[in-house]
Amino acid sequence: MKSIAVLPQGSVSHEALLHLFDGEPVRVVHHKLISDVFLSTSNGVTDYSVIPIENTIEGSVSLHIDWLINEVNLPMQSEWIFPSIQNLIGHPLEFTDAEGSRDYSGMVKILSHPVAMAQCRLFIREHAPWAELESVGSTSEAVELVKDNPGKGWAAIGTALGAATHGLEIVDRQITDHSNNFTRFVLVGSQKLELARASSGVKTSVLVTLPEDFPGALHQVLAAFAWRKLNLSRIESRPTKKKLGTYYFYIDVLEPIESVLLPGAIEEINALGCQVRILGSYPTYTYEDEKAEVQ
Ligand SMILES: O=C(O)C(=O)Cc1ccccc1
Repeated sequence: MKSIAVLPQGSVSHEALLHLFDGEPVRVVHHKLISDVFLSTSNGVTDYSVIPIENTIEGSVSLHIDWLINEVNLPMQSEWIFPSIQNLIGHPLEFTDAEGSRDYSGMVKILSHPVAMAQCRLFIREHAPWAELESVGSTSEAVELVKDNPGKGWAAIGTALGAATHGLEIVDRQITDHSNNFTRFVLVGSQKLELARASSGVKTSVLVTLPEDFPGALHQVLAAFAWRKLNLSRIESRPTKKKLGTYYFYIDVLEPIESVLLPGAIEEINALGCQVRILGSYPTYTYEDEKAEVQ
């Protein structure tokens, strides 16, 4: 049975994992910190890790992309999109007044993962602008901390599964500022992954390092894809962390690595004096109905 490392029970990542495997039996290993999720697979304890890498509202989760680039060598084996539905979670009746209406006046602290917190900025500003905001390793860790601290005016932003896991109440449902809030997840690990479900295509992610003092280098890299009509869905620069002002370019190409033209493009980019690292060539699964109203 495949073993999969992921953030704690009831996190968005955990919900996303359950969605990807869709009832297929897997052994799930939870870790509190994303660094331990990465290391579990990197050290051979688990077969794969679930990593959120991009969100509709927050954009790239830079810390996670940097881990993929700099700290581990784990190929991407699959990518899928999953909606993040965030809720305000607390102890029953802690944010209810004598008439039974919601009352946020005693909400002194809101805990969550920074990406989830960022998805609910307008809600917080409107309902509890005075609350202290505390970032923790996952939405489910936030729910657990609230569970362990009753009567202090603490609330968490997290999933319905997180609230159920820790026996807390959903004080306000679906509080994300925008309803079309999706997160892109990748499954990383050294073994190829075969899933029964149909994919919506294959992508290849490459990391290109430009040579220094080469005017127009990025233009030439992009030209190598462009004249072959290779479609790019993403290009993003990340600092190399070796020297100020030097960057990697993380590029997603909408073709499998074994397609006719992609190897030639990579050869051409290498010939320019760039370093190219293939981060993975993997199927991508779209949420059945990305436009569906999230409940
Ligand atoms: O904190 C979690 O539950 C996570 O899985 C990380 C996260 C947070 C918000 C959106 C997507 C992933």
